[in-house]
Amino acid sequence: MTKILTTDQIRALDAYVIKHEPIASIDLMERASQQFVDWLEDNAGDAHCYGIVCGTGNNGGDGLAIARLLVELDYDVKVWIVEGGKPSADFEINRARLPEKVEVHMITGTPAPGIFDWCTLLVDALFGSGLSRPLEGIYADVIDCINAAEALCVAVDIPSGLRADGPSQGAIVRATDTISFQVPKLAFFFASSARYIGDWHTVNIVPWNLCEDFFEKTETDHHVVDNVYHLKKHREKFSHKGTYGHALLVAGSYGKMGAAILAARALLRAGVGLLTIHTPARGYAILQQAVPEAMVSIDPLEDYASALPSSDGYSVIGIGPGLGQADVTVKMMHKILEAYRKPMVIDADALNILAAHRELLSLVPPGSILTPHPKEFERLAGKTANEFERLEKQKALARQLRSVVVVKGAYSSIASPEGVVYFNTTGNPGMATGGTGDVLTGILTGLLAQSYPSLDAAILGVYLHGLAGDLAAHKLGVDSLIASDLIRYLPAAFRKI
Ligand SMILES: NC(=O)C1=CN([C@@H]2O[C@H](COP(=O)(O)OP(=O)(O)OC[C@H]3O[C@@H](n4cnc5c(N)ncnc54)[C@H](O)[C@@H]3O)[C@@H](O)[C@H]2O)[C@@H](O)CC1
Ligand SMILES: [K+]
Repeated sequence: MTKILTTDQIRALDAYVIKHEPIASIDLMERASQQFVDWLEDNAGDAHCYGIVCGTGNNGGDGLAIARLLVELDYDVKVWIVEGGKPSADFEINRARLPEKVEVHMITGTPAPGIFDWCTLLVDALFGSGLSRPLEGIYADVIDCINAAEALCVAVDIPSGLRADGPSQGAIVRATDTISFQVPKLAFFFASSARYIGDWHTVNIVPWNLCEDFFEKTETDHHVVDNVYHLKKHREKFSHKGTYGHALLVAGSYGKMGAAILAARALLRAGVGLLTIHTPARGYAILQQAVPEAMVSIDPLEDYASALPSSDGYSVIGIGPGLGQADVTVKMMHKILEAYRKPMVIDADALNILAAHRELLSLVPPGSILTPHPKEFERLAGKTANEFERLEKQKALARQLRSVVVVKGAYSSIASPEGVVYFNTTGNPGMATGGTGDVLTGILTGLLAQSYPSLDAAILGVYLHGLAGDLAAHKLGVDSLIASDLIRYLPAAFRKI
């Protein structure tokens, strides 16, 4: 897992490296700039006309070093420096190191439209992590010109104007790519930042042993899930179906049997020992045919689930996909929550029932996993002004319920009962289609049935779900991906980790 550091922590990391490697700050800047240029060469080497737009802090210092390194590689380079603020010492050093032949333009007033027309690639080195207030005036004008230019734009460390740790206001550069030094920033994981960041990449500038030392000493609530193989359990030679748990899936209603099928199939592919599906009577023949590996418990009602014979004997209950919110179903859910004390996976309509009948929230068994999408989360926890605020509410809900709360999205966030958040990195836009959430419920229920601790199940399950999507997209493309494809590629995802 990679830790996501705050701006202050990143500054402390830089200071730690400068002291303990040891390395002079100008040399660390050189290393960062070299890494940036290496990335450009590998990914945008055919751009040729590079425009470097610099502020006068250390982000601008990076920009000047990048300009010099590109000139040494024989690219055509022009530099623009926006005047204002006291130049940093390392900016001054790199200003002096810039070869005389490089054209340097000082921007002292509103720039002329089309100022960057010459460039095929702009490097945004106006402001980095030192941003302390919204950008306005001449900076906003320059950013308007950058955003209006046809050139690609690669941001140094973070798009200028974007705050790393909180909501942003004012002018912000819209980059095609962002090269972040060492660690990603919290803002990178939010949909509202995507139009500024483009694709983000990290480059290492800290020796790994120093990075490990620093990470060990540094507390953070935010982590990136970059691999999960250490979480995966192995199947023992002398195990039997009882070893892997008996899951109960409560799903399906009139017109929504497909959700039950998707969740059930995913649940089986996640390795559960036994599966029983409780479903309205009308679903009996459908489920027996579509999921022959599962047993079916039939509700007395034709179209809605209303009464579960007993929840005893099941290792886990997954509830919600296609369930509907009929009054009889609400009553059934109340009874299940009163009787069942082992962890549950709660999704879709079961979450909507919780949101509409808030007295049920206190009955959620500790260690459960809730999987709302942002709209369902809003119904549960209330409206928020931005994603930073939503993240805090997510942590608070997880603490309150002593459960894991997964808010689904491009980077699904997984909040532990202690309020620590893990951002998932697998998955793709092909998965933005009906039924993929039902598949996730199935996977998570299947993992909990096998006695994975709830947080491990959530991290592993969300990762596998996205990985199955990525493997499917690799073969099929993103445009016509459907939820069933995720189930088809789940075995390959398991193999891959
Ligand atoms: N040794 C280090 O600490 C390293 C720093 N690096 C670079 O340094 C950057 C951070 O540099 P700095 O801390 O100098 O910060 P910036 O270069 O982001 O900002 C510089 C100055 O801008 C001023 N400022 C902030 N918001 C403003 C606003 N809205 N309007 C006008 N002025 C404003 C601040 O007073 C600050 O002193 C990183 O993002 C990274 O690019 C890299 O070179 C890697 C090593
Ligand atoms: K920048």
